[in-house]
Amino acid sequence: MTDLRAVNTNTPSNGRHYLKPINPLEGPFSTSTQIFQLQQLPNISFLRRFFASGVSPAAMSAAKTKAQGIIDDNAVVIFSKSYCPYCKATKTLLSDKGAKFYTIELDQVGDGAAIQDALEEMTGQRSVPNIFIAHKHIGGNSDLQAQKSKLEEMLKDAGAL
Ligand SMILES: N[C@@H](CCC(=O)N[C@@H](CS)C(=O)NCC(=O)O)C(=O)O
Repeated sequence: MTDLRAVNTNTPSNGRHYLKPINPLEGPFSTSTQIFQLQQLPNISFLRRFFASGVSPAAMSAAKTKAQGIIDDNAVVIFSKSYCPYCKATKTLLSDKGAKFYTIELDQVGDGAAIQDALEEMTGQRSVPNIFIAHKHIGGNSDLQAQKSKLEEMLKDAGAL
């Protein structure tokens, strides 16, 4: 809503004063004042992240612990979404090889959004599938498909075959 309480006035030739709507993001200060004030603010990057993604720092921390636990406990992990065709291709490839793998569908669990954010921080990858073999980050479906020739050996070494 436009805030007309704090007003800037200008005086055009007819002598009337006009209210200039205050942009709540700008405030009634000059640019140099704003820059000065921004420099005085504490580091609020975690707040910005919270409001951008809706995931609180506490939920993010819990999600990281959960994701790392899944990676530690399983030879092959696919962080997936149930409707994702790339995830399906990954599961088909691993099933055809006869591998055991653990899948979590991030669109079907309550903390899925937090886990996706956590994985992005942990691996630099936001997309699904997000694949781990032998507790190491492999990447997405295209990365897995690119390693097809040595996949069997990787799966054996991981204990998934
Ligand atoms: N090149 C990627 C493509 C993966 C991709 O685009 N996945 C989609 C879902 S089908 C995704 O993660 N979209 C963003 C999201 O769901 O947040 C791969 O091979 O894994």
